[in-house]
Amino acid sequence: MIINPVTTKPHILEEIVLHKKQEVAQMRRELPLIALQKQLTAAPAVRNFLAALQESPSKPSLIAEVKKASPSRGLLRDDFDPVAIAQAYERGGAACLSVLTDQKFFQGSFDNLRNIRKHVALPLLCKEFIIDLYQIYLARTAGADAVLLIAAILPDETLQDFLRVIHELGMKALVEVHTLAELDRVLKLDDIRLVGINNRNLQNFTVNLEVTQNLLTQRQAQLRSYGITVVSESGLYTSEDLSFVAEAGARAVLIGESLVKQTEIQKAVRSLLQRGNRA
Ligand SMILES: O=P(O)(O)OC[C@@H](O)[C@@H](O)c1c[nH]c2ccccc12
Repeated sequence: MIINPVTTKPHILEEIVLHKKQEVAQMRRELPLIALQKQLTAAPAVRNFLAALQESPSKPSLIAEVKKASPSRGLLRDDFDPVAIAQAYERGGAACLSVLTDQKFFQGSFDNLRNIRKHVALPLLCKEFIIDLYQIYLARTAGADAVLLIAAILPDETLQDFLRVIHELGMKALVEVHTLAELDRVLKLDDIRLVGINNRNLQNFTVNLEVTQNLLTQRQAQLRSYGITVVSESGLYTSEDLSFVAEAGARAVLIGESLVKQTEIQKAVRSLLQRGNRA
């Protein structure tokens, strides 16, 4: 077990993955994979998550996250209405949305994903701790257009396997890294289109935008020649933050906390993006 040197607690990712395994086992008992797969034909059509990021007039383009709570910050907003927040993001000019589906640690749900899919036209990322193929099928049946894969919790072979299934279902994979070693593992996989650099260290929850800058500086040439779109994730608050990571080479940003906490979400999105573009 990896022990966090600051809090002497087990690594939060380990705790989440342990719990996730039980969750998936329970879901498989309630609805076997074969039965879930049968629901695929009734799933909403896939929208192109990557094209939406690339074609967005905002630089960087915005993936706005529907996030109620997190292990590091607790509850972010009392009057949390996922559909209303998603619609405000859309009206404000987000290119795509990210919807947290983890219940225990982030107070999210697959119902949120389904409901948002009914009321919003933007492509949706299923923000989940994917450890089992089952969750990928579940994401698609709930209307996801993209799925997060976290390099830190998946071995290379599994990553490659999951990527293949995600693409077969017509979705995109956002593959998340935090270190250069993880990025190098991911660059060796086939069919990598979209990489997320998480600025948050999940051992001590510190956030540093230079994580994006450092990784991009070191692997810019390779990322460019592979045609990979880079998303800078977490800890972004101001238009200066957006300019900083855009200049470092990120085409998109993934923002949760700083937008969810606003009283007027639509306005906050608009002003963040406008100022980001002027800078
Ligand atoms: O709320 P923030 O600091 O803007 O971060 C959003 C997003 O990057 C963060 O929620 C996140 C990044 N990677 C994750 C993996 C799982 C759950 C959540 C995340």
